Amino acid sequence: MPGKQPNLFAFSDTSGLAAALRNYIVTSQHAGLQRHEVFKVAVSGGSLPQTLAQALLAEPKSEEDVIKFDKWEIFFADERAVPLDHEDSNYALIKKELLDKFPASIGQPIVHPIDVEHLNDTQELADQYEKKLVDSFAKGDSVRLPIFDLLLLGSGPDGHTCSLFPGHPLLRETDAWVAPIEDSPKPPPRRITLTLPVITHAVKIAFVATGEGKKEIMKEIFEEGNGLPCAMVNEAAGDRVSWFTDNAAVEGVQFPRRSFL
Ligand SMILES: O=C1O[C@H](COP(=O)(O)O)[C@@H](O)[C@H](O)[C@H]1O
Repeated sequence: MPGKQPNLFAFSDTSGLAAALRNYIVTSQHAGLQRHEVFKVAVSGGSLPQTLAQALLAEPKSEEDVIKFDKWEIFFADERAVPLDHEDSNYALIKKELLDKFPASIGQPIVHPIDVEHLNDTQELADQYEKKLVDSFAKGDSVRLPIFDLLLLGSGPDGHTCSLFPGHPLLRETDAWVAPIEDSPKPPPRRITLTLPVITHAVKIAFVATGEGKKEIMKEIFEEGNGLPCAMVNEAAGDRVSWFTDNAAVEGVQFPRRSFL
């Protein structure tokens, strides 16, 4: 892997992982608030929200460690073209696992779900979501790409991330910020996703991958790359990428681990 390498952190259990992830998110939150008084983050669905909840719902250890949720703007790294209360909705998942569990007293984030008016037309669904990004990131100026403070992503057992799947033509998208997909190999087939240029332009990118089921693909991502979407993010964003894994997910993976300080 040429250039600066991604950071690979491996923990013996999910509680160690969650504590480190919280620390990383809080540092990223401080940086975002210093930059523009708001913390702009995009989240994935899948197995991530549960670990994320474990990280964020823990009691702060100090004033520095407080999650300033009322300063967060939350977008979706990808979303399925289903109603917001559907069992396949990433919004519903994040709501159930995280948003509903955060005490209202500490303030609520601004959350940007998809516009369900356009569920029948995934191109329009993606365009409308892109418009939300333009409104939030460009504010009337012309910007080439939005710059998220942090992306919180998962990796599928096939090496997909967001709704960017191995070998799919969407991996070559260079213009759109948000793109539709009608043939996702993982159900449901109709979705929208942030595109690679947006993902790799973020200030920080964190992947969370846990469990033995991810071991084979982690080996491929870190040792061969093979054009897998996760490997493409590693290659393009280098040390702006951090992987939070458990030992089971990276057993036998030939790539230097870093210790989380
Ligand atoms: O379909 C999706 O899958 C990925 C990975 O999910 P995981 O359960 O293997 O962690 C997820 O990151 C993405 O948001 C979701 O739509």
